[in-house]
Amino acid sequence: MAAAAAVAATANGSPATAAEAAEEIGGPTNPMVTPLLTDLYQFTMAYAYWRAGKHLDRAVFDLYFRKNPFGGEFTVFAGLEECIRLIANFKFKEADISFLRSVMPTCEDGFFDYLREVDCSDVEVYAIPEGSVVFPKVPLMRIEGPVAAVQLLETPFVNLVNYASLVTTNAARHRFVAGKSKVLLEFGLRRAQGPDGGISASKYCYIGGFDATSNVAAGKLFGIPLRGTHSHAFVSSYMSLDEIQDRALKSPDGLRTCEDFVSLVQTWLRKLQLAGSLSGIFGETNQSELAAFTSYALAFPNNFLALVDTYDVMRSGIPNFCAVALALNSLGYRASGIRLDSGDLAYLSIVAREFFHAVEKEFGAPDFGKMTITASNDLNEETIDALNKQRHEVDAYGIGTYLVTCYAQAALGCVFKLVEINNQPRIKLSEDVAKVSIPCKKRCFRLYGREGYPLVDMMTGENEPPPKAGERILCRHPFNESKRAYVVPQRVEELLKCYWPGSSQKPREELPSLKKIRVRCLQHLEQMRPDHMRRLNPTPYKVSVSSKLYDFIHFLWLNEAPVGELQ
Ligand SMILES: Nc1ncnc2c1ncn2[C@@H]1O[C@H](COP(=O)(O)OP(=O)(O)OP(=O)(O)O)[C@@H](O)[C@H]1O
Ligand SMILES: O=P(O)(O)OC[C@H]1O[C@H](OP(=O)(O)OP(=O)(O)O)[C@H](O)[C@@H]1O
Ligand SMILES: O=C(O)c1cccnc1
Ligand SMILES: [Mg+2]
Repeated sequence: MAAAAAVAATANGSPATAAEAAEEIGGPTNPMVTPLLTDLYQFTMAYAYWRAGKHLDRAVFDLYFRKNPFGGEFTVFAGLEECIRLIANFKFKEADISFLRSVMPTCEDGFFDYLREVDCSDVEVYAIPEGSVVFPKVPLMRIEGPVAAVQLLETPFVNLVNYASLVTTNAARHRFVAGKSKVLLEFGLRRAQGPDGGISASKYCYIGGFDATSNVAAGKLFGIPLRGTHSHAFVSSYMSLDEIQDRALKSPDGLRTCEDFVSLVQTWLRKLQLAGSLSGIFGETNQSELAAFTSYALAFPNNFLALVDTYDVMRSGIPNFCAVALALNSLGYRASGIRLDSGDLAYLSIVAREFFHAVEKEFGAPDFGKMTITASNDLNEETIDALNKQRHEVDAYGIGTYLVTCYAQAALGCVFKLVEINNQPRIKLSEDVAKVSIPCKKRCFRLYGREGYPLVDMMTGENEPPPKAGERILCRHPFNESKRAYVVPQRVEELLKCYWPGSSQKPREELPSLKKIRVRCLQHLEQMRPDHMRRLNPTPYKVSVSSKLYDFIHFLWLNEAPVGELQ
């Protein structure tokens, strides 16, 4: 393998050393992502390759998945940046070498001398841009390089792409069902699969279309907007209004001071109790809840939001919230809204909205009816869909467990398969046709139709003439002879771009910011034909191969498959 001094071309084509590229790209977000974060068999294979003098053979691997998750017909690709961060910094430390020596005691010393020199300066990575909508069988990444080194990347690459793409897709599906106008908050950290699951969920749910996270570390690491309310513990920690010591509140312009905000709140609560339009809805409210709300408003007068379901939403939480909000209003502040965390969220959001409208009318409180209603509590695609079917008044959803654990499907099932070695195409056969790999170093294209929608993805051999806009192209199902179609694309887009040129001198694609990846994801989702995206019985998107590649796959298949014998 080439030494670290080998060049990696930069985005503008000017060569830079691998060390400079590593500096520019930075290291993996999670320090646990090191060259040792792989399966033991990658090292045993590396040793066997090395002993056989085969370790520098030039291999091509494809990373892809076989089936879209969550019963859908689309997936969002994510995790690419973390893969590039790993290979940009891929170097064994002396302590790693010692550890490997201890677990592989029968291996010759020369192997460890070789590992000491291994880096990714001779590895090339081509990938579909992160945040793209992608489909089964099409390589998300093509990794070329010395077989032993690329083999070591299998496990971490699949690890870095699998959950990232799964949870991004899950987030995109939640966005789709909630609709564009709703605010989506990711609240999953406490329920995520460990710290990395939590941080990754926050990052990738943002890419998939969430607006903000409650995860402070993710806010710091990635610049994701942070949002939050308060918990039941805060509400139930108060016993009475007497606990509130500092009762003064200045108006937003600082010119007036209300010396006893608690009394002002009590006055507003009495007004609410006496209001004709609200009579019969509530009587005496819970005073410890009122104390909690008042105290929170004193701490955050510009951003007052209350969790209203600790005792009784309509008989206590909502009237108490309104009393505090009206008191803030009279000083010139605007309350933000409420959170509902139990009960029938459709019904409660509707009656809460009616109450807010009635208050607006009764007291001439401008925009009081537009108060934000946030809902949470074991929400998922199905419950949001059910709420939509019932009618509701929820403006924002806080979603945790089902979102970040990808409760509906545990894994995407990404694989990393050898497709060529030393320019010789390789195939992996299986009884299950869906598991037969598509051989050869390939180019991948997305063909767009007249209406601007993607029509079909097509893979070709590396040296075939690429499909061109306006030309009639035969697209074939890779394994089903009768499934084929002529396509005249309006536009053709090459999918795999060079993100790590190794020693090839090709220009390196820049890694976009998280915000740009999110924009790409939302644009891609938007441009899909709606029948591919619907929740119930979506239409499969077509993934095809060129006629030439089809013929070659089947030639190789027959060549490699032993002929059975019947007696
Ligand atoms: N209108 C609705 N239609 C469909 N599902 C709903 C609706 N309102 C709430 N849900 C969902 O129903 C489930 C209700 O949860 P659960 O049975 O645990 O009751 P709860 O309201 O949490 O009660 P509590 O917190 O008082 O124990 C949650 O998953 C919630 O998202
Ligand atoms: O429901 P999720 O989608 O996971 O969203 C996050 C949940 O976490 C919080 O409470 P927690 O669940 O810790 O306590 P609770 O069940 O008593 O509300 C919050 O009130 C939500 O209910
Ligand atoms: O800020 C919130 O309301 C929140 C945060 C995490 C989990 N549940 C709720
Ligand atoms: Mg809960």
